[in-house]
Amino acid sequence: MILEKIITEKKKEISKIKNKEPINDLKDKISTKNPPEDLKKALNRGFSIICEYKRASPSTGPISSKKLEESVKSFESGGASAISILTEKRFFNGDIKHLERAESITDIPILMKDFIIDEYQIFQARAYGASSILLIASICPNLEAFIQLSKSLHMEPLIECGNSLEICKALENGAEIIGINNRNLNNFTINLNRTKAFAPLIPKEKILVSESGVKEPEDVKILREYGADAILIGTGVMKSKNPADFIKDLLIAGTITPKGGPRIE
Ligand SMILES: O=P(O)(O)OC[C@@H](O)[C@@H](O)c1c[nH]c2ccccc12
Repeated sequence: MILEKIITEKKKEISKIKNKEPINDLKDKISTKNPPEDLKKALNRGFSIICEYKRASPSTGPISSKKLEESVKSFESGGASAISILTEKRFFNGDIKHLERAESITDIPILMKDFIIDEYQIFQARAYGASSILLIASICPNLEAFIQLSKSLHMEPLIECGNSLEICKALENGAEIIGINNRNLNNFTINLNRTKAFAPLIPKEKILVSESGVKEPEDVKILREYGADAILIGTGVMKSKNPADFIKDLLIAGTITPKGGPRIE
């Protein structure tokens, strides 16, 4: 299974990088930085879009060779509320340094998208300029501790949940932002009904981010009707010829569609 492969690689990468850049160096770096942007606040203004800088993926292969700076600027001018940056190297062609480069040119929150299995990576995220991190509940070795650590570094994490037990666990441990991935990470199939199925379990005062598989404004409309507060889109914006206009169209679709489902105000 691909997820297992990614994790095996990740473990090797972390043990190498810990020697190259010890955790105390990261802590020193963090101590010189200002507190990051507030992701929950940024997503708490009606309907929001998180755009992802994603150059490749195991399911699609190469996606785009656009420069980071160009993408960040187009996401911002289209009206994205936050930017997700896929930092995983081997399978997604990402780079941790993209966080630093993005932070230097934008004021909107930056989410580090990676496969976080070690607390070291949470310090790394903050040291390199992230405002938030993705925690995938199914692979996180200690959700409670990782959420606590992230919050203590002033990063409100996005917790990706794939079933009701994971949602309960995330909420129990103080999660404020819950992600439902419409893509099954084991076989890559997209099913927007995943958002529909789990939205009722997420209290109104929490932020529900519907992740993956958005191709057109119609998809946004559907997800909004299911109760999403925000969507996260990667491939669609990376492949678009005019990302800013595309994002604006998605934003209009999400904004004119009243939030539905059991999560209605
Ligand atoms: O490219 P898409 O279908 O718009 O999906 C973006 C994002 O949701 C996806 O990259 C993602 C969601 N959760 C993840 C966890 C790991 C890696 C990647 C992901």
